[in-house]
Amino acid sequence: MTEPSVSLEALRQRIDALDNDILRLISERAACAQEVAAIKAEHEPGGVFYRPEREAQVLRRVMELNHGPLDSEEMARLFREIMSACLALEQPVKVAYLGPEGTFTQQAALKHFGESAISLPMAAIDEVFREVEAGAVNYGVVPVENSTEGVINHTLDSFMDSSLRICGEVVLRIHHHLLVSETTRRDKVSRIYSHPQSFAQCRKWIDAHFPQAERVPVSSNAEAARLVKTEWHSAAIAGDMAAKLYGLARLAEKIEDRPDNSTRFLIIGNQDVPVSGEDKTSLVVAMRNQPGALHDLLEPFHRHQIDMTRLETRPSRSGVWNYVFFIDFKGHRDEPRVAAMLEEVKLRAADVKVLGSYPAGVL
Ligand SMILES: O=C(O)C(=O)C[C@]1(C(=O)O)C=C[C@@H](O)C=C1
Repeated sequence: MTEPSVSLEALRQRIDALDNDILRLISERAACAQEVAAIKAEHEPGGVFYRPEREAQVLRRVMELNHGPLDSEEMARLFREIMSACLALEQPVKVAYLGPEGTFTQQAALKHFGESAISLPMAAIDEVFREVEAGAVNYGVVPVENSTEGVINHTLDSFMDSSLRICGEVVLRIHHHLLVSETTRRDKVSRIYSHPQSFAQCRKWIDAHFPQAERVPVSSNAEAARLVKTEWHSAAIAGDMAAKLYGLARLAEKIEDRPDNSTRFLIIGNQDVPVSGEDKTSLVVAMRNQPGALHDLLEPFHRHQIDMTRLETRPSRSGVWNYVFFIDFKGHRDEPRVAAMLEEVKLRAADVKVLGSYPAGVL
């Protein structure tokens, strides 16, 4: 065997020296964040410490500057945690999410706010809204649409009665696994628990591999995982967080029918977020029930060349207008082009509510 040109010992000494630098620099960065917090507290009474637009800019810059060998997403995740710790030093952030523990929504909350945020599970989407409205937590995280199954109506409906604004979005690739406990008789699985959305996302796989199994819908994937702990003939369809939380093994991995299966979550809060450079805006629009109403609504988007990313129709709950439209588009309400378009839409619509302009998801 030939001797390596640099010895293991020498490389470890270099790593130690680099770690000293990293440690010093992270501490300096944290001290800077503390100074930022002091300025916010002094100049902005009731100061808002969490700044989604700035965080998005920091992460985008890191991804742009990165030249490897770590890939850009990995690098951004590291910086995500550094910022999360810096923000916690300024003011610990409390986040309510659609629980229970172990759901994909908890995973989304972690991905967006990092490990230093305090996250609290809620039993239902409207409870997440209520907790933020009551000021018991600073932000909320709720699912809004899935690439396979479409929109989550509960979330859209909650926005109709709420004054909360959207402060951010996070997109999560959703991987489902068939999970069993150590006591499960793997050859005798006769019942599968999961959330109805997850059953829908894995339908073909279950039909092919467990056509005879009883499919029992439950309120969340995490609840499915919890039930499996005590039943020797049952399995659950859930994700990594639930598997880890309940110590379950994967009988089959990534069983979702579509490999690009992903869910989009929204961050809800009480603040208007400034321009980050790559933003989205969400609206609810009520139109008068007359011929050509939808065309009238869409025309200004087309003329101002605004890129609509989603259009959903929901029955109005007020009874005054028959339908309302939920619209997402690229751009920020403070950009002149977007502001001009919004003014025109307001003239044509019976009612327009801007739910928020916020940074497009980075990670
Ligand atoms: O720039 C700020 O306003 C900060 O508070 C600093 C910082 C960061 O660590 O970079 C921390 C929290 C904010 O959400 C945004 C950025």
